[in-house]
Order: sequence, then C-alpha cells, then structure tokens
Amino acid sequence: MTGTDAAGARPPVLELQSVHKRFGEQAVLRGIDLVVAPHEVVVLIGASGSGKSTLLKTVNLLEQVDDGRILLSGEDITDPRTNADAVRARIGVVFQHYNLFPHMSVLDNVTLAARQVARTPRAEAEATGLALLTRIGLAEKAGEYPDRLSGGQQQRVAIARAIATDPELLLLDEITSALDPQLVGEVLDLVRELKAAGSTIVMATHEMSFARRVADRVVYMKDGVVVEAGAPEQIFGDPQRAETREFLSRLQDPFA
Ligand SMILES: Nc1ncnc2c1ncn2[C@@H]1O[C@H](COP(=O)(O)OP(=O)(O)OP(=O)(O)O)[C@@H](O)[C@H]1O
Repeated sequence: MTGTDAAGARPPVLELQSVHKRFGEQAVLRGIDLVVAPHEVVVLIGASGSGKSTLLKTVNLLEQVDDGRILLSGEDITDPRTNADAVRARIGVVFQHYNLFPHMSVLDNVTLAARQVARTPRAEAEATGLALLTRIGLAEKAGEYPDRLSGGQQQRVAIARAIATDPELLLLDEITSALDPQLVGEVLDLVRELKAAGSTIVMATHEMSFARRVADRVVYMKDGVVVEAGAPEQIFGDPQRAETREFLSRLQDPFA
C-alpha cells in the first residue's frame, strides 16, 4: 500500500515495505515493514548488529535495498530513477560522530547546507542559523570553531545543522554513544524539543532513556527483523515477546 492516512490526507512520511538487505552471505535486513506518520518519533532498539544502522542507511540511500520498497512522503525512493541527492536534501541526518567541519565556524557549519544545497542567500541562511543556535542555547558559540565546544555541544550543533533546511524526516544514528554520560541529557532534551516542535524522527540508539522519554513508538529489532513494536510503556512495561523481555533483562538498567 502506498497509502494515505485514515483521513486520506497526508501519506506517511516514511514507509518501508518488506525491505531486504544482504552483505555478501549475511542477510542483515530480512523483510522490514515500518510506517512512520507525520510528527511521529520512532526509536529503534536492539543488540549490536541487529541492523538498525543499515536500516537508516537504506532510507538515506547510502545503502541500496536488495528487495522491497521505501517511500518518502509517498514517493518510491528505491526506484532506480530516483535522484539520490535530491532525496538526501529532504532528509536530515546525524551520526554518532558529529562530523562537523573543523575549519569552519559553528555558524558556517549550521548554514552550509542551506547555502550550498538549498541556495539560500548567505544573510538569510545566517539569520536562520543564528535563530537555530539561539534555540539550542549556543548562540554565543556562533563564531567559535567546533573544537572549542564540548562533545554534547558539538552534537547539538550537528542536530541544528541537520534541521537547518527544514527536512521532512530526521534520521539520528547513535547520536549519544560517543558522549560522556553526563552530556547525554542535553542532547535528549534537544530531541524532545524537536519532537514538541513537530519533527518526524527515526533514531537508532542503545540509550534506553531516549526510547522511554522521546519515542512515540519503540521498535525492537533482532537479526534484521522487527520482533516487536509499540508504545514505550508497552515495550518496557509489558513486552509481549520473549525475545524482547530477554533483551531488556540483559540491559543494565532498562528503566533508567
Ligand atoms: N558495509 C558493510 N559491509 C558488510 N557488512 C556490514 C556492512 N555494514 C554493516 N554490516 C553488518 O551488518 C550487520 C548489521 O549492522 P548494523 O550496523 O546495521 O547494526 P546495528 O544494529 O546498527 O549495530 P550497532 O548497534 O552496533 O550500531 C552487522 O553484522 C554488520 O557487521
């Protein structure tokens, strides 16, 4: 189904239909179905190697699917005629390592995509960039180079950069796993704020606080399949599948 929502108005922002991906002999995604509604925050959890990052990469067209389809706002982006750059311009991405350009100021990092991809005039891009930096509490760092910022601040700048072009979808891949634990909270707060502002987000994380505190829906993946998906209260409070219970029981403190 390439469906619209129940009211027949807006299609899902993202729809994966039976997505399969292999690396050589290894089947890494084995028939993933996932529908993400506008303004929904979906958090992927699962052991290392379960396929979370690969799933995000197929959405961003960094990896090609072997079978199945991916629709972005109703458009089949796995069609071979798809312009990958045009699709990527509609998706904001933040990875584990902030990947800020070290030789550019914080403000230039934030405005780069707007200036180069969206061709926004510099003055307009900078006004938007400064407003974004103000929103994330880092306006006073606009002229600094990234290495003058803490890891948490750099990751917040990376998020500001990803949303500067107002993408339809935000993909966040392990954005706190390189951070000291005390810096995780500030990134969590920012993601909650993006959610409150209406962003549509799919994120992969080992940080259960994100799954519990930000997710509308938690998706537990194991060996390339979705084992169970549901509201955080259900997944953490009343998981239906034995595999989910086992995964959560192995975490140090799933209720943190
Ligand atoms: N480019 C690649 N070539 C070969 N194998 C790969 C490639 N990328 C990922 N894999 C393999 O695919 C499997 C899934 O990896 P993936 O990174 O998607 O898992 P993950 O759930 O995101 O793990 P983590 O939580 O550690 O990031 C792993 O076994 C990994 O080694």
